[in-house]
Amino acid sequence: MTSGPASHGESHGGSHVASDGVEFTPGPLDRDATFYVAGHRGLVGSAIVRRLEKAGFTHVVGRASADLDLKDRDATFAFFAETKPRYVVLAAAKVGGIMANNTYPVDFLSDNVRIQTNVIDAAIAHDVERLLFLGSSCIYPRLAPQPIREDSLLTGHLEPTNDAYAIAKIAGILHIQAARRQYGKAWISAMPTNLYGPNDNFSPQGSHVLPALIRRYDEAVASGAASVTNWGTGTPRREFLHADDMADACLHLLEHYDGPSQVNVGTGSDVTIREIAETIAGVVGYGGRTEWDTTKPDGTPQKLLDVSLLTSLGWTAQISLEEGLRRTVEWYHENVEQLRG
Ligand SMILES: NC(=O)C1=CN([C@@H]2O[C@H](COP(=O)(O)OP(=O)(O)OC[C@H]3O[C@@H](n4cnc5c(N)ncnc54)[C@H](OP(=O)(O)O)[C@@H]3O)[C@@H](O)[C@H]2O)C=CC1
Ligand SMILES: C[C@H]1O[C@H](OP(=O)(O)OP(=O)(O)OC[C@H]2O[C@@H](n3cnc4c(=O)[nH]c(N)nc43)[C@H](O)[C@@H]2O)[C@@H](O)[C@@H](O)C1=O
Repeated sequence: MTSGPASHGESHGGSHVASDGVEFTPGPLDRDATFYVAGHRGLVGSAIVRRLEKAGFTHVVGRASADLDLKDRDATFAFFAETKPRYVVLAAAKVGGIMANNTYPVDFLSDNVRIQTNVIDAAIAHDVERLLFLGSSCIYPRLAPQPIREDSLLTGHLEPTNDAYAIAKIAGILHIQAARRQYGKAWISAMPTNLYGPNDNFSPQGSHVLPALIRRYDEAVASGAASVTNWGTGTPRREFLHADDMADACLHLLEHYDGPSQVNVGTGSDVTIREIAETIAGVVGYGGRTEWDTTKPDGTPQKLLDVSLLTSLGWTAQISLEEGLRRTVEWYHENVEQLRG
């Protein structure tokens, strides 16, 4: 990771007042404070826990959804009252790929609005100092100019396959901005691009493209299948960021940024789905044919984030797609039995 001096106007050196009037100077977080990672068993949450522990945090707490359902407002408030976290990353959400989003829009809207509303309201009530909310690049209009800048938010129509999830995430961004305005909270939002890595969801119907293709090509190698069939046309372009880079960016933002604008988090480059499929086939050693089921949705044609704000804050991604894929396939091979079980 490169850590150059921050040059973005919102938040560097000395006493700092953000454009919405919130007075807060970002700096190193207290390693001994209680840090709650909501969604700590997931792809992003587990990477954040690894990153925090590596950075020396001694009181990182998490709860599985079976023990604390964040859709339950009373239980969420009771957890905050008992744990009193000083810092929170909100990485708990109902998450899925294009098919899951398109099939279960009620769940993606309702669960996510409830989870984030309960956590943010409880964090207001219990005076959390720093909170980072995670949205998603799908908040931007389907046909936003590429690469997508933060100020493209609410400038056009959403991609219909994930509009319910996107509206929930947009409500989350506004909730953070409102907590800043009404209560002076120095809380921030980050918008990750498509993520991948260990502890991802590898379920064939519910997952995102990258874990789906790792599993599909790997199973095709094992079964000796002559061809595999992927969804859509293969022409959409996506940007992929490893979860460990994402986690590093989250800590970097908490220590270097304060402002009302959400911050895009990505690598700055994208590939076609056809290209990523070829790369994955190569990594797992599949030599058969690839076909495309064009009855399945493509989703948005391109989703490449403009990462100049994040770059100006001194952060760039470090894990190349090749390296990240190699590591993820290795993790998949080590955990595949457990994933199927
Ligand atoms: N994956 C991606 O490509 C992208 C993800 N994001 C965002 O990043 C964040 C993390 O996503 P990711 O790690 O991929 O998702 P995962 O599905 O891997 O993890 C989500 C976590 O949320 C927890 N969770 C879900 N529902 C509840 C609930 N009702 N109560 C308590 N906990 C709950 C789960 O806990 P448990 O395991 O205990 O059930 C799980 O650990 C989300 O906000 C997502 O929108 C943004 C862009 C892309
Ligand atoms: C992170 C992001 O994730 C979702 O949006 P998406 O970017 O479209 O995500 P995806 O990874 O599921 O698909 C990317 C592309 O890949 C193609 N594709 C091919 N074959 C498979 C396949 O087997 N599975 C999947 N899932 N996709 C496939 C697929 O047709 C599409 O063209 C959002 O709902 C939203 O929730 C969100 O924020």
